[in-house]
Amino acid sequence: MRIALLQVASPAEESPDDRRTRVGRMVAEARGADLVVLPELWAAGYFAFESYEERAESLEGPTVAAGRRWARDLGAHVHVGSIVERGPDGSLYNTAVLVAPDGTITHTYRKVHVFGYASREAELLTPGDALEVAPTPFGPLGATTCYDLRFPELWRGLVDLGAKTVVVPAAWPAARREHWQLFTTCRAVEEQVLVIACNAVGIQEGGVVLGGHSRVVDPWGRVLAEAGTEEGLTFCEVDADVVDTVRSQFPVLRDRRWPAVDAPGGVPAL
Ligand SMILES: NC(=O)CCC(=O)C(=O)O
Repeated sequence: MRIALLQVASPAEESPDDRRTRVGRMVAEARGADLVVLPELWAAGYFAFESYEERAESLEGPTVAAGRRWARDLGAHVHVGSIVERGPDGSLYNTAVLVAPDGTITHTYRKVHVFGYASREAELLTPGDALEVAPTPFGPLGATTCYDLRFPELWRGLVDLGAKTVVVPAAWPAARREHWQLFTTCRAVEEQVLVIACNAVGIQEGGVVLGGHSRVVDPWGRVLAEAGTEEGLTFCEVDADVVDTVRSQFPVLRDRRWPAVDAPGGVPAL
């Protein structure tokens, strides 16, 4: 399967409408990919905290609508990255969305670990409280968003639900690039999943520099593709069977012993 990671810059002076139009032109260059992945809150701008309220949208809003159009045009899955979602009760969430080639939404995930270090995300957004795994041509697929990379128990929760591929939209600053590279590799090896991690680039509000280096890491820890710090597409060819192959040749997940296998809430059978 062919994956396209699209690193997006979200400069403060560009409106979300102009950004969607510009990004749409880059998405069109991904023709031939089976899955196109975008970063976290690229349309609103992750660090545009003052604008979250105004730029919040529902799953019927302009960013997901654009993703649905792009998916149909390309005949590919499009992971729209995440949006500032306004929920039915008015609460705001950081919600990741996957769209199938026919334009239907097949997976959503509300970021559980909202970020509060040099960030107003934790003050402005409500944390999600649910994990879901959806069947896809890339295997059972889940998502975690950016800061969630630091919380392995969330990832183990996805594995327990059957995930074999995990998409990670991110707005991870360049200041902690080493952590980004370490955690994306570590989660892939530890959870024996294919990690498809798409980061933002450029300079956002407050002069924060986003780190890029979007990457695809297989469950053996091989980095199949890694972008630089420029805006644009990075392509990667992935063997669809790689997760099953690694899990059967090196069956670490089968050897789990904690919580105790026969205890309530103990290790589920995989
Ligand atoms: N957007 C984020 O969640 C940023 C997370 C981050 O910078 C970090 O964990 O470090």
